[in-house]
Amino acid sequence: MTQDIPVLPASRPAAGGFAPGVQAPRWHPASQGRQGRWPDALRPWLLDQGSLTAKLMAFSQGEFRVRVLRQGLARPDVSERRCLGVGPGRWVLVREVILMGKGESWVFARSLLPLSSLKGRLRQLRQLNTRPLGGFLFRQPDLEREPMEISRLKPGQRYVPPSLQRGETLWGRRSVFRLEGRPLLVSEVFLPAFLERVSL
Ligand SMILES: C=C(O[C@@H]1C=C(C(=O)O)C=C[C@H]1O)C(=O)O
Repeated sequence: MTQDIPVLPASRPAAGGFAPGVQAPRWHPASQGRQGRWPDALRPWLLDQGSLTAKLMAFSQGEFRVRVLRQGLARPDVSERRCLGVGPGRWVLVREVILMGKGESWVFARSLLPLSSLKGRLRQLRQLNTRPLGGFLFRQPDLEREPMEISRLKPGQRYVPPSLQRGETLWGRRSVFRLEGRPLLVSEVFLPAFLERVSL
């Protein structure tokens, strides 16, 4: 069932579990009243319930692409496991990409799909490659989305590959999607180049 999916090296902190000493982000429900701390320009992006891919395609005037960093089997961190309802030690498909707009790195996205979710019409998610996940999800009429959670990632927080950071606070969001009751967790962190664009 999974022999065609590579195993991600556990030494990479963002691949499944985190390297020793690396703290996972803390996520809070968007409704928890911390909105006053969010950057004004990001607020509509953090809360939007539609496809981020579609919004970024429009915002980039079509200069959009998905750069796949890695996709393979790994173990989620504790918080991710709880979102997905998978037990300790279980492997999931982890997909980490950068959503590129106008040639810049705009969003780091990390999606986790339990192997039990990769059945039926979701089986094709095993080989998405550079096709955006949202392009498939938001075509499904029975797509469900749970409430958004928000995280403020302090400088140096290694959830986002260090090469994508510039030493500033980043903001991320995540939510669980469900199709046929099967969950997948999508986390998205807005990167410095995007923060500059929306703050113009
Ligand atoms: C869920 C969506 O898909 C986007 C595309 C992703 C991908 O291709 O891996 C991951 C997260 C999202 O930013 C969306 O467009 O909202």
